[in-house]
Amino acid sequence: MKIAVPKEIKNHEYRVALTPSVVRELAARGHTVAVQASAGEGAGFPDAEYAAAGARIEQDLDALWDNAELIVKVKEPQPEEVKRLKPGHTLFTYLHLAAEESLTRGLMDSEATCIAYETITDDQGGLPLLAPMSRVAGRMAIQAGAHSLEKAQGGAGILIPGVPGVAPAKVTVIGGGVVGENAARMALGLGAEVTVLDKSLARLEVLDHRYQGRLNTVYSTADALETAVRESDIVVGAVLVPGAQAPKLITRDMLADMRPGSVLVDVAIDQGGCFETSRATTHADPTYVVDGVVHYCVANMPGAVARTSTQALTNATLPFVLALADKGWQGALAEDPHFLEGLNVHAGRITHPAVAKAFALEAVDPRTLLS
Ligand SMILES: NC(=O)C1=CN([C@@H]2O[C@H](COP(=O)(O)OP(=O)(O)OC[C@H]3O[C@@H](n4cnc5c(N)ncnc54)[C@H](O)[C@@H]3O)[C@@H](O)[C@H]2O)C=CC1
Ligand SMILES: CC(=O)C(=O)O
Ligand SMILES: [Mg+2]
Repeated sequence: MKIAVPKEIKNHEYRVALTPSVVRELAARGHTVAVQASAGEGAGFPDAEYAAAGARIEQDLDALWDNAELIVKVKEPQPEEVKRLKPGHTLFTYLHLAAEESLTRGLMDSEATCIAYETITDDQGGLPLLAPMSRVAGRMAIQAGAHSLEKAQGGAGILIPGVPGVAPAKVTVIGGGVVGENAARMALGLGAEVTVLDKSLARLEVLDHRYQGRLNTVYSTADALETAVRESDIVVGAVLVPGAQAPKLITRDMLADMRPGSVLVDVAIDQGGCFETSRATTHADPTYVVDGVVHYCVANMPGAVARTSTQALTNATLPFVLALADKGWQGALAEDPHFLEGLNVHAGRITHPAVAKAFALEAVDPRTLLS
């Protein structure tokens, strides 16, 4: 299989889709890997390491894309990348299509086969290729929130742990999945008073058991949300309905009840965000203020810690990349129903029901595409 690894071009995105170690595994199985020159530099992987692992370092962007059968990326394709996709290409990357109709239409028009990391499932009901980056983003959410609470950032001037004689900050996490648990864990580590809301009682039970009373777990209702948000210094948005647009759980009206300088960190922004006032920001300009409340809504948080994130992401993607390379997309997806859930677009048709629903389109059953 001819595999291409483009350099990521989203704002301040320094991750790379394959490490030299993964290239070595692919090359050993007889696959050809072309890596765009300097693609790994931001994550600390120089071209020389890729070349030593068996990759061809490609300077010519047209040649990189035109000669590829499988394109492996990190972030959703940017408009200039969408233009390069064509029938016969298989694209394997994060897509988050329900948040972006123009990208969805662009991928349909390309007629390429597009497999999303974030909708692949596992036997435990998890999302194995989203989880590593959710762990990173959840942990970062508290760093981002702590920084945003500083006066110079528009925050209320609150130090998360407080000091003797001064109470710590109150942190509320909405959604107690992978992002939510990692955010809660960081906030607890800093000495915050932490509350996690979720609609899944089973999930709240797991958290309650795991944190042995150090964490408040609250079933998520409109009342509970209003109360928690009113009292919080930092609110982390961490809900997910896989493949779908995030539900808007905090409305603009509710901001009026928050203290000025409080902070919303909307990690769910890559699925459209769970606060009504959220809009995607970049690492170059991560925050803005609405009604006195600081919003941090960076859609590629893990890109800022590219070394850690690249290693964590590729640990998880490796078996899937090997399967695609060895068997082609039809062979790999036919053998693994969890992998098949990753298929979002093929030959101009949407294949994931939640994405189709977001734009009132018809979804084709991906199982019918495998023969
Ligand atoms: N901004 C960024 O850089 C990154 C964003 N993310 C995003 O973070 C979000 C969360 O991801 P994960 O934690 O991995 O998902 P997850 O599936 O592990 O957890 C989501 C949780 O939300 C809960 N939930 C769903 N609807 C809810 C509602 N209405 N009220 C309360 N809880 C609700 C679920 O029960 C579940 O426990 C996703 O949108 C993901 O794409 C992940 C990594 C990086
Ligand atoms: C999951 C995601 O959007 C990211 O890692 O950037
Ligand atoms: Mg995006």
